[in-house]
Amino acid sequence: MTKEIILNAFEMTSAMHNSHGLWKHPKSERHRQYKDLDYWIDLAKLLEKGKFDAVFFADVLGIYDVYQKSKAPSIRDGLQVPLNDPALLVSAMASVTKHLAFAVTVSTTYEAPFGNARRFSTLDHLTKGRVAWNVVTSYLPNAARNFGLEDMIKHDERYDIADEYLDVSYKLWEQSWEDNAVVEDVENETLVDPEKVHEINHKGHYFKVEGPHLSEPSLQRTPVIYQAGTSEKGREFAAKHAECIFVGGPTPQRIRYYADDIRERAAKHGRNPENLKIISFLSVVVAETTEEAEAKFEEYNKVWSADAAKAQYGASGYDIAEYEDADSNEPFEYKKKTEGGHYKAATLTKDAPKKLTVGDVLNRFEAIDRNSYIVGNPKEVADAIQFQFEESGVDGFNLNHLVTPGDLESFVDLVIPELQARGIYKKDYREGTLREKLFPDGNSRLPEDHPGSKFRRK
Ligand SMILES: Cc1cc2nc3c(=O)[nH]c(=O)nc-3n(C[C@H](O)[C@H](O)[C@H](O)COP(=O)(O)O)c2cc1C
Repeated sequence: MTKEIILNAFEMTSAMHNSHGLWKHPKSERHRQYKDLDYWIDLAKLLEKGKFDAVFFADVLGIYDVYQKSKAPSIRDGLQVPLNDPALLVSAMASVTKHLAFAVTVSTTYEAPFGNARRFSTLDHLTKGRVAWNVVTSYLPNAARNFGLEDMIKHDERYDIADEYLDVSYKLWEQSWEDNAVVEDVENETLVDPEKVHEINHKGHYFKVEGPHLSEPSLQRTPVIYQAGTSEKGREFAAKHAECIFVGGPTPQRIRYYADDIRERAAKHGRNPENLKIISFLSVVVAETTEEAEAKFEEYNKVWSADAAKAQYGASGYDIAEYEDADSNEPFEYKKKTEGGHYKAATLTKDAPKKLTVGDVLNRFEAIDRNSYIVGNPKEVADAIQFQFEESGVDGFNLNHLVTPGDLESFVDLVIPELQARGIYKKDYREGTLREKLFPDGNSRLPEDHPGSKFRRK
């Protein structure tokens, strides 16, 4: 059977996400409507019409304030602020869809595992097994200060915490309740058999949790685990725990390098590399004709905000403002180590196809990066997507938006039918939970080779 593209809509419950300055575009609605339930309900219906696998909700717990050592550039342009809690939207969106899944981002650095496990069990029950958890370790210094720390916990230690966090979560989801604990035995006046509900008594380096878990087992028990991390530690974590992994890179070759590396690492953890789905970015501007698509892209470029793009780059821990007075011919190099995310930092150095100068880097922020966009008519866009899919060896994409809902509507109306006609995109959903849809050879629960399954009661 031909491999079919997995497709997620890359979203955030905020005024703006990655489309810097685009709120000024006359067709932008999201910065007004992101706080209305109807906007998200309509989006859920649209995505299910387009047979999207999931809506992927990014999330952060602070404001980007590394650039210019100020929060003002982010706030001024609505860079991921104002921002609401994504988990609270899922029930409403699930109620108008049958198959669309929901990947919700939660940080292992700031939220306690006990409450988080209950949140995901609840969502898994209410959606009938359509949830995933995007596990992040967080990179914003302001988030650390919002949660009572003076400085961020060091990059690598954040992953150590995440590793133990996942063990606690698996104990709550996989071990605490036996499948047949709810007996509803009227004769013996027992709704739940206390012998079948267990404390977990986790006593680790970072967490102490007695249990039992408060929710009874849901269809998937453990939600599908999503993760994105490019650093050594990030890739190691992903290879051990994640089922869907986001890999970015400027060329299909670089993406393939990361994908192969993660699959190799997964094999060393005793996992079947086929049980990992690798997802990369997709950014598209499509219209009926090439000329219309190019004109649309140019219109978008006119309202682009370089300041917001630079502010978002602060996720790396580096302040681009420090380079603004430097000689533009100097090679671009980082002068210190930061505790930010390595993924962003690598885009301008080791992941860049050639060595960049300070001038190249500063220029990059001035406009939408044309190289990372597919712009064209439906056939041209489908050709480029098919090329990326085949060249990079990924299993699917996270579709970025610039102006929503308009860009997503165009994608669903113009591109999806073209991909379906080529046999590289599903015409119908499979039945079952998200895990069953993604891994048709498995079932709703974690596969045997996943580290979470070793916590199951024998
Ligand atoms: C597609 C994608 C989505 C991400 N979503 C989030 C997010 O919602 N919240 C967050 O804090 N980090 C997010 N990240 C960042 C990663 O979780 C991670 O922190 C970052 O890649 C740095 O990790 P590293 O230092 O291991 O490279 C995302 C990254 C990618 C590629």
